[in-house]
Order: sequence, then structure tokens, then C-alpha cells
Amino acid sequence: MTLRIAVPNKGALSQAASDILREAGYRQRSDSKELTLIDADNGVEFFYLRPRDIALYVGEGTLDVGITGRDLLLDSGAQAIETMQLGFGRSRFHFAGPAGRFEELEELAGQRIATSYVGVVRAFLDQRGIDATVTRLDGAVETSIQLGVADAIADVVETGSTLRAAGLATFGEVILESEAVLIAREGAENAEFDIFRRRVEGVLVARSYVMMDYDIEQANLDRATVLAPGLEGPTISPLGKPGWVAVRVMVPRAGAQRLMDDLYGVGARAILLTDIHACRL
Ligand SMILES: Nc1ncnc2c1ncn2[C@@H]1O[C@H](COP(=O)(O)OP(=O)(O)OP(=O)(O)O)[C@@H](O)[C@H]1O
Ligand SMILES: O=P(O)(O)OC[C@H]1O[C@H](OP(=O)(O)OP(=O)(O)O)[C@H](O)[C@@H]1O
Ligand SMILES: [Mg+2]
Repeated sequence: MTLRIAVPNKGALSQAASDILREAGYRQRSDSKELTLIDADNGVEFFYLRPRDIALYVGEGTLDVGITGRDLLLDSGAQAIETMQLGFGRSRFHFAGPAGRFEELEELAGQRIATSYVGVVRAFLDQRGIDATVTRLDGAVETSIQLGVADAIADVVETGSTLRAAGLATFGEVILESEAVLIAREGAENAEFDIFRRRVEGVLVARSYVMMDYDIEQANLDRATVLAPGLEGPTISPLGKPGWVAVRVMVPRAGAQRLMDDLYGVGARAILLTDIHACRL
């Protein structure tokens, strides 16, 4: 059976989503005008859709899997669940108003709030018993205050530069933290989905881990393996030097240089770092 996969067709998640799929060995479109693409060798079909609509297609079962933002999934109210965090498209969802105008969430009572995420904002306000008018805009919500359509906004913030440019500042707690996620319908997992999920997971692991090799005297081995225990345990092979062994272990890419210093300190030599191109854990 062909697995039907939804991919953002444009916007903040589109390029990174296609990159991860390409790294996982799938064909991806070469022209951003293509709406669908069949990868027969891998038994999958890709549908390039608005990230906001992807949760609906997957929730209704029209498509099997999708890549979208957690914020869009929650906003849609669709019957789909998050099955994997993909580590890109990270953002925070905040209330904001003219700098200095608001300090606390309670001050939103009776105010007009513009947002593209009415579902998320309504749920958040209802939970706190704050009665405000929520107006849905398609985008560029930062401008709505200047134009007199709203008193405050709720929007995606990454660097904060869009807010600053509009003379706005966030207030209150973060409404939610978002990133790109893999979504599916609950209970809809099957063999094809499992292969796809493992491939994507392989890319994430290959991106965040590196392979480390080193030689060490048997007497120092325990101290070294405490520093770098590996995922399942280090591979230890004999070395053509009496009393020494060769060790191979996967380590997190972040902090790998520091780890090399520490391993050197406990007697490791000929320490090598190699990129991992793909993996299945
Ligand atoms: N500047 C950003 N940095 C990181 N993630 C972002 C940024 N802007 C949006 N996102 C995330 O990307 C996802 C989709 O947003 P995007 O802006 O691509 O869609 P859109 O607003 O519907 O489309 P467009 O902006 O192209 O009209 C959301 O999950 C959002 O949190
Ligand atoms: O904190 P920043 O790094 O400035 O990023 C946040 C901005 O990026 C997104 O806008 P987008 O370009 O998607 O336009 P849109 O508002 O029309 O969706 C988002 O809606 C914010 O406006
Ligand atoms: Mg946008």
C-alpha cells in the first residue's frame, strides 16, 4: 500500500521539511509548483499543501502522515496526534501589544485581539476565564494594531524582529512552544508508516550524533567508557598493540570536541570524529 504524506508547500517549514525527506532517501519535487509527487521506488506519494490544512487532511484520514507545526495542529482541533518532534521551525506563541501598554494577561479582558490562531487563543483565554473579542486575520497581524483593528495580537515569535519593527512587545506567559512535528491519526500506524518513521528518525539521529573512534590502553578503558557510554554500549576491538584496544562509539555532536579533550585526558589516542550519513536505530 502507498503511504500518502503531506508536506508544507511554502512558508517557514517548507524547505526544511523537504530537506529532511530527501536526506531520508525520498524523492522530492524540483519545482515548487508541483502539487504532488509519486516516489514509486519507496512506496510513497507526497502532497504539497498549506501547513495549516495538513492537520485536517491527516485528521480526516485522507492522508496518512504529515509534517506541520505543533501550533497549527492544536489550532485546527483535528483528530491527529504528534508522533515525532522534528527539531526545526521552532517558535513561541505570544500575546503582544504596543510596548508598555499591557503588563498582565488579565488586562486583555474586554480588549480586541487579532490572530491567525483563533482556536489556540480562544482555548487559552477560556481556560483563564478572560473575556475578550478574538478576530481572525490571515497574516501580518502585527500591523492590525496600528490600523485600529485590534488592541493586542497573539502571534508566532521567533527572533522578535517583526514585533520590534511594529513597536510591539510581548507580555504574559508563553502561550505555547512550537516546532515542526510529524503527525498521524491515533491508531493508524502500519508497516509502511513504521518504515517512514524510522527513516525520518534516522535522519534526526544522523544529524545530532557523530561516530567517535579512539585507541586506549585496556587499563584506562573503564574511565573512557564512563565518559562516552554510547547508545547501546561501545564496540571494543583488539588492537595490534599489546594491552591496547580500539573503541567505536556514537556520541552527541554537541560537546563532541570537549569529549575528545576529556578522552585524551584519560589516555585515549588517535581520536577520530566521523559524520553519520544515515542510520536506523
Ligand atoms: N519566523 C518563523 N520561525 C520559525 N517558525 C515559524 C516562523 N514563522 C512561522 N513559523 C512556523 O511555521 C509554521 C507555519 O507558518 P507559516 O508562516 O509557514 O505559515 P502561514 O503563516 O500559514 O503561511 P505564510 O506565512 O507563507 O502565508 C507554524 O508552525 C509556525 O509556528
Ligand atoms: O520573530 P520573527 O523572527 O520576526 O518571526 C515571526 C514572524 O514570522 C511569521 O510571519 P510570516 O513571515 O510567516 O508572515 P505572516 O505573519 O503573514 O504569516 C510570524 O507570523 C511572525 O510575523
Ligand atoms: Mg506565516
